[in-house]
Amino acid sequence: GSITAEENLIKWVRRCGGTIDLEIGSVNHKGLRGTVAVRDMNKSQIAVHLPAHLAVELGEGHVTSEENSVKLLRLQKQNPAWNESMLPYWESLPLLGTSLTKQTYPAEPLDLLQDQILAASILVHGAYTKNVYDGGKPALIDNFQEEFPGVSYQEFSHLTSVVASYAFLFPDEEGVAKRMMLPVLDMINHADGGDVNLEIMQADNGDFYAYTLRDVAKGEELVHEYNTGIYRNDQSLFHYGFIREHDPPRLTAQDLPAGNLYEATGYSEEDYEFGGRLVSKAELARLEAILKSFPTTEAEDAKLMEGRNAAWAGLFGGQSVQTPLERMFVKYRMLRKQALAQVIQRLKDALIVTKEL
Ligand SMILES: C[S@@+](CC[C@H](N)C(=O)[O-])C[C@H]1O[C@@H](n2cnc3c(N)ncnc32)[C@H](O)[C@@H]1O
Repeated sequence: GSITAEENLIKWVRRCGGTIDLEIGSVNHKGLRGTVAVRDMNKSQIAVHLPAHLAVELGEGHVTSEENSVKLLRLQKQNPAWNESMLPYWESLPLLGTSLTKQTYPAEPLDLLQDQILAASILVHGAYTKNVYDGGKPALIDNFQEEFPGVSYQEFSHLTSVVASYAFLFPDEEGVAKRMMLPVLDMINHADGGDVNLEIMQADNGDFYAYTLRDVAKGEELVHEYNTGIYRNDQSLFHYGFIREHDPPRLTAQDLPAGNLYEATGYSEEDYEFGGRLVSKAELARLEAILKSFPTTEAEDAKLMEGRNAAWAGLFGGQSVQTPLERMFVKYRMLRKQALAQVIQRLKDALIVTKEL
């Protein structure tokens, strides 16, 4: 009979001495792959034990994903036996063309974001990845085609995207942050706040463990917090290729003062509540100006997403909203507008209390 890549991955890790107490499968109606508890679990139980020798060690924390991607290709080329032994892992990773992040988004649908900062940042990043491939960073790789004949730009940017969105960051024995790829553990999706039910740690002997932070019911998705720089939708879309519907809605990082795509901002929605640091008429004017600057309203976006009336697409410059990526981009701007509208209302309420409005 045929065995899926996920089943093969789990079998292989077990053969290599690991323990796996979860299932890899679809976790939502869109078919997102993730991990699920196979039985009721108590707090502090181990869901995955991954032996240290199955980790793929990449560069230090500051090293770019492009450089790590070149490093991985070199490791594979220099150690054919190891490369062969890791096949079940490589086969569990996303297929070419299915990892969409800042390195791999196509340029054409970026207008749908209605976000020039985010769109420009993606284009700039894509250009950097291409530059590395074309030999523009000789210290990193001098002649890509010569060193890796047959590895196309599409394959290189894909590998870079996967390395960027699948690798973990752990301090080594000297406390230096090291990036590594961890089979099975990288099948676990991201969550934050009260939704997190798993933590991943490295033991003193170098092995990796995923353990529950609270009781988990059989069938529940297992999730852990990736890093602090993807709390907001512009950040997670840029780095990891997903957006989330938060309750309550969250502003994008760039809509908060001094917010950016790369780090957590010092401000939050709470700063717009009565007594908060951002309660001012100037902030109200700034947020209202952002909301007014979009070419469409959220209600118009919703109609476009319904897609029942094909004429709607034509009204907005003939852009189609068909593919999952196009729909995610429109959903992104809708969630951004929702959050702005809600925060503006909250800020107005606060200004009424302080009699500034
Ligand atoms: C480390 S992988 C996790 C496993 C991945 N879902 C898979 O099937 O291989 C990271 C990628 O998973 C997806 N992902 C992780 N957390 C997510 C979430 N909360 N919502 C939607 N997609 C998520 C994104 O595509 C992200 O780039």
